[in-house]
Amino acid sequence: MASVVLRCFPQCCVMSVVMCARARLLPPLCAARKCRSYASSAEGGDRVPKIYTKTGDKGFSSTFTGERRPKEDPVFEALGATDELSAAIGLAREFCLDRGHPFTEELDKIQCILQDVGSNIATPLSSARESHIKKTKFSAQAVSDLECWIDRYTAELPPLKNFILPSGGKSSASLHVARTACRRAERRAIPIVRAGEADPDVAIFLNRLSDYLFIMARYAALKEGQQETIYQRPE
Ligand SMILES: Nc1ncnc2c1ncn2[C@@H]1O[C@H](COP(=O)(O)OP(=O)(O)OP(=O)(O)O)[C@@H](O)[C@H]1O
Repeated sequence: MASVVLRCFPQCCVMSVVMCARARLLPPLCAARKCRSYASSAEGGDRVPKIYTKTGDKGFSSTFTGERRPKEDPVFEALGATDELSAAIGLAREFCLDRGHPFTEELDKIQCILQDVGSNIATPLSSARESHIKKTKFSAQAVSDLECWIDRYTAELPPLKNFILPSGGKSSASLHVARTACRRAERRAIPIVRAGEADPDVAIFLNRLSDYLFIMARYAALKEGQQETIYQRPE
């Protein structure tokens, strides 16, 4: 578990530890649980906990509030989309690290905040107790941080005069892929927010994050001296 949470914000660590202690695990903790499993087996002593509980085999799973819902429920759709987004950012981060971009620290933080997005989505307000709400509260500070980063990097970019296509080298193109995953996560989160089941700041965060990823794709291309492909109407 440590390898998953150590590079995260403190509140992320606290959240993960708190939730690990619960019978039902939130999506971020799937990975955390795997790490714990591997750690125990490497140490050799403890009985190795199994990664699978088989409780999801009939196509139902649990929210953090303990409700059993079908896996095609909008909550799991949104959780899955958030997970895909974090994975896409993780891959983009690796390409950006290879090119020495310092903004990978921001991608780290964003991946941690996406854990909190998942926690909030996995806790439908209609079945949440006060203790659930307290543990999975989403902070609007994350939105302000994104806006600050967007403004800072935008100031360094040449103004956009044409449509650009996802391009500009591996860092840039992978950030565009993450941007599109972000827009899907936003589309999946919105119905839950609209139903009053998740914090509206979650949808705002995802909306702002796709702007951040667009700007960072352009910024990465600029810093690497890569050409962005401009849209040209076919003759
Ligand atoms: N296919 C899915 N997509 C998105 N989220 C899921 C999916 N399946 C489960 N979840 C969420 O992730 C949490 C952890 O996943 P996990 O794989 O442990 O669930 P499960 O399929 O119900 O159980 P198991 O895999 O042990 O049979 C679940 O409690 C649920 O909130």
